[in-house]
Amino acid sequence: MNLDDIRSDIDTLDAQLVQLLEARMTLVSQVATFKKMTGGRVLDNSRELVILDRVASQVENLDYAETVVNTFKDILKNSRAYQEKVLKK
Ligand SMILES: O=C(O)C(=O)C[C@]1(C(=O)O)C=C[C@@H](O)C=C1
Repeated sequence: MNLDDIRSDIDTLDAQLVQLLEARMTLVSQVATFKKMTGGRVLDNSRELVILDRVASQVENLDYAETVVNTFKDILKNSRAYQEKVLKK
């Protein structure tokens, strides 16, 4: 495989990730609506610990574990930022 081939595979995976992240955000949006109606707080530390522990246990290649978990920390951070905006509206 040359560099262009590898990048083409990355582009294909990125397109799948975009779809999955969009689907996740649709669910996060539902959570935000629920919290707005019930007065719940956006941050749920215990839920985030469960997610991050599960993600860490699901990574098969331990060399990638830290990177993947950090990526999910970013996903959660951005999920919270999105929800805070929704709750302020
Ligand atoms: O499950 C929730 O309560 C959410 O708000 C969703 C979510 C997530 O993106 O998974 C985001 C923020 C919380 O701290 C925990 C989890």
